[in-house]
Amino acid sequence: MTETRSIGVVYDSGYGHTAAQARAVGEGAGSVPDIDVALYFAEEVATDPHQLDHCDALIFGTPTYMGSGSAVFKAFMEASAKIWLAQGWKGKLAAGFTNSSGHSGDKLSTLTQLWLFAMQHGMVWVGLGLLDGNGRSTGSDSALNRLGAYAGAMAQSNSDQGLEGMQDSDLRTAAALGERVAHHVVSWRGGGQ
Ligand SMILES: Cc1cc2nc3c(=O)[nH]c(=O)nc-3n(C[C@H](O)[C@H](O)[C@H](O)COP(=O)(O)O)c2cc1C
Repeated sequence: MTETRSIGVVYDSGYGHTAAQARAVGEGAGSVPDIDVALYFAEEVATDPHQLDHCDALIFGTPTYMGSGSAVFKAFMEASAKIWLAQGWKGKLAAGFTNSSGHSGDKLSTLTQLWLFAMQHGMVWVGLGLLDGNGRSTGSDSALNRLGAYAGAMAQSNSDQGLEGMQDSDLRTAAALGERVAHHVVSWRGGGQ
């Protein structure tokens, strides 16, 4: 009998774009058999981060605000300090995603912040695993990983538009990250190590 594995997608979103990215991550993860996925709003789960203790993998997502994760997401990070002290999430898989209006927008800074957070917790980071989709003459904006990230999934959304300002390719890239983490968590036996 195959054991069901749990993935938690913990995200913030001030205006809904990163929430759409989070849903895509969750759909990708949930497309893998024997994976149970739940989305957690960072502000809510910050009141009791132990709600995430049962997860085998955590995928962190935040909009890029002023070149880093949002203040709400940072509050969640700090709320996890007691778990950090006990290394309660050590050995879980981790991954990250971010969205902003700039094509760069300094999103790498945010992914680096999420990676470092996971490292402090002793987690094991899963990158995107996709080559740059738009860095050659054969590439396009509709390609997976059109923004060329490796550390996690990036999305760009126009600041004067709602969800219609998001690129389908960015949402498919987010789904690919969720799916990758799910495939890894099925065989991951590193819990507590
Ligand atoms: C306070 C604030 C700071 C922002 N800083 C950046 C930034 O550093 N880089 C960038 O590309 N976009 C920046 N933006 C634009 C947002 O990243 C963009 O609108 C994004 O879609 C918001 O995601 P959300 O809808 O999930 O909140 C900023 C927006 C706000 C409100």
